[in-house]
Amino acid sequence: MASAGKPALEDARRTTGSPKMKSRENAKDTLCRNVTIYGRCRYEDKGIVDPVHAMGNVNMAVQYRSFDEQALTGLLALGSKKRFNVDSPSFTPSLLSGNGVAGPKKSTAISPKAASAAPFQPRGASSRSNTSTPGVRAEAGGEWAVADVQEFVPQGFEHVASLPGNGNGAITSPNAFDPFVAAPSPMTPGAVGPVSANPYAHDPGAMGGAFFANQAGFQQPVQYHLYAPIGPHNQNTLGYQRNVHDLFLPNDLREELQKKSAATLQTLPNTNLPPQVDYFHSLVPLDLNHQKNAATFGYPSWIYKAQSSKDGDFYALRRLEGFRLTNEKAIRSVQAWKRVCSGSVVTVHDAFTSRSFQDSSLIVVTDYHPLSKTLAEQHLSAGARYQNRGQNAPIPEQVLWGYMTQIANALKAIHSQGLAARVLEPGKVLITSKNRIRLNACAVLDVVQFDSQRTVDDLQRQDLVNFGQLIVTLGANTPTVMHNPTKAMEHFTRAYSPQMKNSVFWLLSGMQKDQERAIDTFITGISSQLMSTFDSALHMDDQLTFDLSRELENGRLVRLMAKLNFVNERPEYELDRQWSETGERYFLKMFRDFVFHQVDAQGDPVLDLGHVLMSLNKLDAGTDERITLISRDEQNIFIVTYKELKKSLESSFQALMKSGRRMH
Ligand SMILES: Nc1ncnc2c1ncn2[C@@H]1O[C@H](COP(=O)(O)OP(=O)(O)OP(=O)(O)O)[C@@H](O)[C@H]1O
Repeated sequence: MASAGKPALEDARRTTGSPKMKSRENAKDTLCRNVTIYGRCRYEDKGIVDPVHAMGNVNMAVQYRSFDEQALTGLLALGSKKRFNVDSPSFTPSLLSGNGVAGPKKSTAISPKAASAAPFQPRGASSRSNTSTPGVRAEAGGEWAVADVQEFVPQGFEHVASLPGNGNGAITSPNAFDPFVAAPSPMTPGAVGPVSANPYAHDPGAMGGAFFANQAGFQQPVQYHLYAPIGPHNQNTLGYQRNVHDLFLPNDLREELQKKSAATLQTLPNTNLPPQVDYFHSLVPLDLNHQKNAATFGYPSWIYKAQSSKDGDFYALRRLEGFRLTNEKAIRSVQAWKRVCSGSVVTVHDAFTSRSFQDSSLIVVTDYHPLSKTLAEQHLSAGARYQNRGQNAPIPEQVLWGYMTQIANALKAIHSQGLAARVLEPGKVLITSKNRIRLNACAVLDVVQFDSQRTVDDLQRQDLVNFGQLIVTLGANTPTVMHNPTKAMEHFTRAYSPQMKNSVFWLLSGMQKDQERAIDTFITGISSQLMSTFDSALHMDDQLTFDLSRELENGRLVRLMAKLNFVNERPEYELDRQWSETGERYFLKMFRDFVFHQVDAQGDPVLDLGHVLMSLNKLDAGTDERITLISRDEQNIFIVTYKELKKSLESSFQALMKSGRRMH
């Protein structure tokens, strides 16, 4: 628990008297330039409210470290009765040295009265001389020392010896660096003296050591508040500028994910569907039409989204209406499908018979992919043609190659498990996101046609033929194309390259025994196309990693905000001085106001997300920058660093955790 704060703190900061206007101006101007002033004070300097300024500061957190102490003193002496005025003559701050630290020359424009006011320095800072802000006088007046919180210093890098290398001119070994020769272990006699490794390297003992051979030990905590933008970059902004959009997921991706989660959570309160089917409940039908269609499986099939009461997850239940199980082994054949692990197949989880629908039904449980469409819905439906303005525009060849690659990938996974897909048609292939497809309804025919006499080899060859027909159907853009194969192929040949046509011909001849026809042979034949699909997948992967990195910092800030709110204004501790308005948590509360309850010169709320992010990031990083916190009644002013705020927040939170544990 932190040491008790002194209630006299605010007395020390209470403003006294009304100094001359000139010193007020000076103090205001200097502070505006050198210290970031926010808080519940009504600051007239509009520039500070500027979101661009605030967002720019996210990356320049430490730049505002210096400030003119006399100006602060002036501010302390300002009193709350009179406010800054935009019409005040501008003030020239004291000279700053190149690195932004205040130079020896002080402003002479501060009134002697203001200058003689005691500068405020929290006591905690004096006892931490090694971490205190440069240029700040230690002073014994304030007494709100908080429990020292261990700072983060990466461990375990001290004894990493450098490896022979040629990185960055740090060659200390006479031997030339050869990347193919195994590096000696850190403690081998050939290794040079201890150096610190790249703290960001996955393996500090590996190559990274050589590149940092001559650097001093790594001391800096990781600067979490400094956003490290990953490209592609916006050309219209300067290097330090950030858009609020840069810090969150792109809108279209966010929208897509949110729609998917809404679809997943959708329920239908008043349906005729059974409330429970085995261990599933909350059924929602996914079929788009109510027509019974037994063409694919020999039984009308329906599909529902349902929630499992075993694990709470959502699944798709395919129901075959009127199916009667005659052979126990038939339903056990689904077990083999659980071993098929492919990103191009909808995973099968279970199968059982059920009487919940007042009949005898087969239920096959698969993964649920919210808002997915079938290839037929996407490309062959009337709606799809309407989108193409009534024209039969062929699917772009690159997209079709992408489909072929993914189906080949699925068939490889299925065939290598000694199984066959058996159902390969546009209505049974799901598009789960842009150009991303998965074979659906596998395993169903294995149960329904368990007694079929066809061998697996035969069924796998049939898969190749079905695959070819599927591509021709999609390429010709009409579901009935296979009724007239010659015309279909003519159409296909006109629209696509010879390589595509030859690949499809090869597939359509799958049943011929003239040569080895297996999915592996096909995959070898289209290897150049595999590379291009693979490259697209890598680009997609890069894009998603980039999008993910934008959200990374936001999760951290939510945790920080949660912490701040856990600590602030706890009613049960009202009588406890440490938590009260006069204790050490007081300035955390003021900081909350500073972050969220800004008002402008007219007293209107300032809703500046840039300021919120910037302040929270600086708090998280515990920078040495000082801010001025002003109480709601404008009677008290604190000048604190983010570092002190961070320590106070940490110790307060630790205290909460301790008392929480006592209670449980
Ligand atoms: N696993 C699943 N996850 C999410 N949605 C699915 C899943 N399986 C199917 N669907 C959706 O359910 C709808 C119906 O699928 P189904 O496989 O029955 O196709 P269909 O075109 O209706 O075929 P049929 O005419 O044979 O019933 C489609 O819109 C499909 O996108």
